[in-house]
Amino acid sequence: MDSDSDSDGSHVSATPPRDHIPPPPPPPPLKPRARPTSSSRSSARTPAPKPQSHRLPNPSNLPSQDLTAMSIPSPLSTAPFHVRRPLDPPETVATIDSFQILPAGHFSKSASFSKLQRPSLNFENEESDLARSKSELKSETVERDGSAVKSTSSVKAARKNLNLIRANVALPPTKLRKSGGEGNFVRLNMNHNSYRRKFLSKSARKNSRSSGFKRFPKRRKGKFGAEIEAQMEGVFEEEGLVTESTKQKIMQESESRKFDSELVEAALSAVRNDASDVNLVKLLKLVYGYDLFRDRQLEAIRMVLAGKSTMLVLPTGAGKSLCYQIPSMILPGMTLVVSPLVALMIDQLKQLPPMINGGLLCSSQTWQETSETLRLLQEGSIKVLFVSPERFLNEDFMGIFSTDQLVSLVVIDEAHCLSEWSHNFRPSYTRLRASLFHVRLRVNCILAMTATATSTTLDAVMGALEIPSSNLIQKVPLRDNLQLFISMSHNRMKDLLMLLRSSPYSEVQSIIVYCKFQSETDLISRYLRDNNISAKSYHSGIPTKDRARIQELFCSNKIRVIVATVAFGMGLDKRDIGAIMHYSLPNSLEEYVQEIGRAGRDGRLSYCHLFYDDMTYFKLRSLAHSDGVDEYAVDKFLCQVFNNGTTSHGQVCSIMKESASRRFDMKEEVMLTILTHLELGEVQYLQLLPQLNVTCTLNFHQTQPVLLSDKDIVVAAILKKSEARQGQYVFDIPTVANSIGVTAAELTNHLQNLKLKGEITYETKDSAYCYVVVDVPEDICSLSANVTKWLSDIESCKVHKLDAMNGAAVFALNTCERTNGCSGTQHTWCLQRKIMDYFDKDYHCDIPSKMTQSSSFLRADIKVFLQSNSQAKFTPRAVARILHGISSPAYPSMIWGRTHFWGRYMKVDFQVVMEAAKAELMNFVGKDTV
Ligand SMILES: Nc1ncnc2c1ncn2[C@@H]1O[C@H](COP(=O)(O)OP(=O)(O)OP(=O)(O)O)[C@@H](O)[C@H]1O
Repeated sequence: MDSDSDSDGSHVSATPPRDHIPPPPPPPPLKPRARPTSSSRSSARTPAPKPQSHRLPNPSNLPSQDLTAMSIPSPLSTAPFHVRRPLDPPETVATIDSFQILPAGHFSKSASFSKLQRPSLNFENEESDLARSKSELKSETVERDGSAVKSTSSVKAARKNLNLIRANVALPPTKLRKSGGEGNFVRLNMNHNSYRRKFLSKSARKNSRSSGFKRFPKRRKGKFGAEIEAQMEGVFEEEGLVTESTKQKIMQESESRKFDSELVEAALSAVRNDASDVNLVKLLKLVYGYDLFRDRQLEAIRMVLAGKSTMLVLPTGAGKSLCYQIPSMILPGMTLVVSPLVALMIDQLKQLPPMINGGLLCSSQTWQETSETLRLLQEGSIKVLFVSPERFLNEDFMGIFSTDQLVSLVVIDEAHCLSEWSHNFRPSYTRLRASLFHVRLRVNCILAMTATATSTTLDAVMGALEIPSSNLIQKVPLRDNLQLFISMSHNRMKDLLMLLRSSPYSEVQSIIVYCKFQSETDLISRYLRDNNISAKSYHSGIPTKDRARIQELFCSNKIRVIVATVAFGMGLDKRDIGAIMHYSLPNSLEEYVQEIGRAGRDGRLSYCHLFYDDMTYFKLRSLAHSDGVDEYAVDKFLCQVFNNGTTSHGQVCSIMKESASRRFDMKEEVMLTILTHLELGEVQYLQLLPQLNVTCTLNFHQTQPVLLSDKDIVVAAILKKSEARQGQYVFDIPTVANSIGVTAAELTNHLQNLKLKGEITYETKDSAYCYVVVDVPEDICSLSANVTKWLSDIESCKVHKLDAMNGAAVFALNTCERTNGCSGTQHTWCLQRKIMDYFDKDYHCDIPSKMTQSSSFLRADIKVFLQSNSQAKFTPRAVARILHGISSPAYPSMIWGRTHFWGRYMKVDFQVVMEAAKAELMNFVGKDTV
């Protein structure tokens, strides 16, 4: 069977429109998505419904421009994305005890595993770059917030599916044994103790009228549902909820599960003998209930099974996960999935089919939970393990793989994060190089997946992972069931309300409105509620529990509109979101494509409307410069990193994040980017260690400190290197560790042991980047120049991405002749063209930037500003930031926002303002200072 075997007719044009939408003529580009004639395909499927038409938005109701009937010849139609409505997948799940691919003892017990059992595991800050700035404007920031979302969703999921993570707790072990499952879920401490209570003890449950099980969602029967039913049985019995018929049902399902697991086992061995398309489709049907593979899935699976590293670029919701899940069942070893966000990991774990035992290692777990996951790993009962890229910094973790070849496949999810030229560069991803996997994990096959990567990004990713260009599987980044609209707006709030009240949006059940600022989301959702639209805001400033609740309400259709920052949507698999509204311009076409990709995952026609206004563009353009740094600051930072060149090879050093950030006027994530570059750039100057709280305050409780120091060299070193303050000993962990030649992690392990013995108590603070010096640069100045140049290229790239997004929007608004299907505010055709050009050719925006290149009063204003703030020290960038209204660690808006120069030159190009500031500073303080 060919890889395009899903041309089965259940494509967009064949799917019903959203309820009550009156019919427009079916858009032409959707026509090619006809049902296949192949008998093998058609026999497996019920006939798809005929294309239906849709009523178009009422022109009179629209904010700015008319929406008239249109046909939409899609540029994507040459490579259509076929979305079919899946059959109901097996719903309830449980472990399949007969499915044991990794032999017991597959993990050598003598390996460094024992080390990992210690309470000393220092994974604390490992994903701390996932919890960076709180600023809503940075997509990285908000994504990191996403991690908070999962806790509740995971709980909810765990109630349905044993394969899932559960927040804080697992089901009581007795229940697991009873059900025969080995507990292939992973415990995840997301600090929701409220959930823990529900699973405490039998008596506690009995006494608890509010047991979580009572609120167990309606249990839908699935092929593998018996086990969870069986698990629940005990609980329901206790609560008198199990009837005879339920028990019978459970027994029947248990039998059917056994039968199904035997079938799956048989299908797997058939595929292992002969990975033919027919055998793979049989497996697909059995495990997922789907009749056919979607476009490019089979191709990707075949590549992976053949051991070829592959780059897979498919649009959001196209079914990338299946491309590693199926191989993970077939291949002998474990599949390691690297993901940038805990939210995503949890989501992926939740979506694993029941016969794949999944696990997760993340920083929010307690060490007991981490140890439990590692124990399952050791037993060989985890088949797919989700980890963050920071995990590879941890030698204990890496040690697991030092003996056997445990991993068959490495999957890099959101692989674009590897490239600094992507819209979402993660320094920690740069560690993910082919050599790491080949040498340390001894795995040759890497599957890199993304939905949004330009050709430049792809080159960078494939280069780092050594994926040959012939192994690229790619589809256009957009699904063709999305209609794209854009309108100029001078009163976005009113226009939004008007649009939501007009067709087709008035008939859409679930809508996301994306904003840039937290305050906007609160304001707009309140406004919508005041106007009788069920809406809630969602952003990283909302407490985790509340966010999870809001997401739940949205998913269960109890809230119609979510007004959110980019924090919402990561890992969200709500298939029937019918519309996405952009209240603000996205930062890039990648971000736009990602966000509109959350609509119409069920394949039905969905609507995406972008409100354009000039001010937002100017604001975002300013903010694109907020990560930039001067050579001056980089130089000072590098001097600190290498202690003015006095550090020596092997020395463990640390940089306290908060204080350094203020001192160098550099965001924490920028410091991390530089440090990662120093580790993974052309010359390796250092090796990053897991982040750590470095300042320790210690109290002795039993033995006299001096007596204890006689038999404990760590205590002796602490006494020597610490400052005594009111009976407490305050010291710097790396300094003490260096003095006795142990690692900081070893030192904290030792402290933990002393604490367990009751000898001491201690507290740590001051989160810091830690590293070992590998090589000291001979010329820090030229290194600073190189690093600055690299950072400034990244800064320009961000500006370029915003300009490309803006250019596409402005083209649609002002230049599009509204031919080829575009009409009124509907610009599907022209926006698709722009997006495709952008991803294909890394197209440069041909619309001149709106930024002003000069201003007659600029120099004079800078002069006044400097004179009136003569007590402060500025760099040209600091002045330019203030004039652009950009907050920075050393010049926060709380203080500097009060000056009337704040943001005054936002419309003048940042570089122009910086040059002017440089010239004025030279006049003002003399050449030496700048
Ligand atoms: N062959 C198939 N037939 C029908 N449905 C499928 C098929 N493959 C995957 N799906 C379903 O499509 C949905 C989206 O899949 P998945 O989450 O893997 O998409 P994705 O490409 O990873 O999207 P994103 O980039 O947004 O994470 C899931 O519900 C999945 O079960």
